[in-house]
Amino acid sequence: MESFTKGVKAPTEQYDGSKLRVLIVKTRWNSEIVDSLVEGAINSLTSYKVERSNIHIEDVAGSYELPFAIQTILCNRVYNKFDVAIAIGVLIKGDTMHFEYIAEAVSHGLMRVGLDTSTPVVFGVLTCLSETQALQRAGIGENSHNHGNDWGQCAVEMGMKRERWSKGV
Ligand SMILES: Nc1c(NC[C@H](O)[C@H](O)[C@H](O)CO)[nH]c(=O)[nH]c1=O
Ligand SMILES: CC(=O)[C@@H](O)COP(=O)(O)O
Repeated sequence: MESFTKGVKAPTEQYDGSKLRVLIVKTRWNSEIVDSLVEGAINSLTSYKVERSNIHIEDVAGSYELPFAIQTILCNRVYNKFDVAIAIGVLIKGDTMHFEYIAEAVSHGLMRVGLDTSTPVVFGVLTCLSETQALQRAGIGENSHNHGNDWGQCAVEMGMKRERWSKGV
């Protein structure tokens, strides 16, 4: 098989995110790794002209709390009108089945929140079998790539396309 480059190809459009309002909810579990991912997401968002003042960040204890937090904030349309949300957490497998249950619940929960609120929710939760895997995916250390960059880019694209799709293509 031909070799290929793992990862997401950048969108063809040069999006102007200057009008986008972005919600980021991050966890305090594995916070050093999470904060590196958040930094990557913010760098990516601002590279698409998203105003830093339009990026609102909240934190919760762990990944399991992400769906409830994002749903509650997105549904509070009186104060917060967000075009897109990014959930950022890091799950690292331990000695029990806790990892599997949280990963399953959070992935399905975040998908449901996005569909129920008609607001894109970018899945920024690393589900890693080791700390090394998490560090490598947060842009920490050699041969690493910060997936937060990808999530910020995805958030801009989905926020812009949501606007277009909701008006009819
Ligand atoms: N072990 C990890 C957790 N566990 C905590 C849960 O997410 C949750 O906060 C708790 O069960 C209370 O509801 N969370 C992570 O984000 N990462 C982990 O590795
Ligand atoms: C993802 C988790 O909940 C996990 O880190 C907890 O570790 P353990 O399974 O050893 O209790």
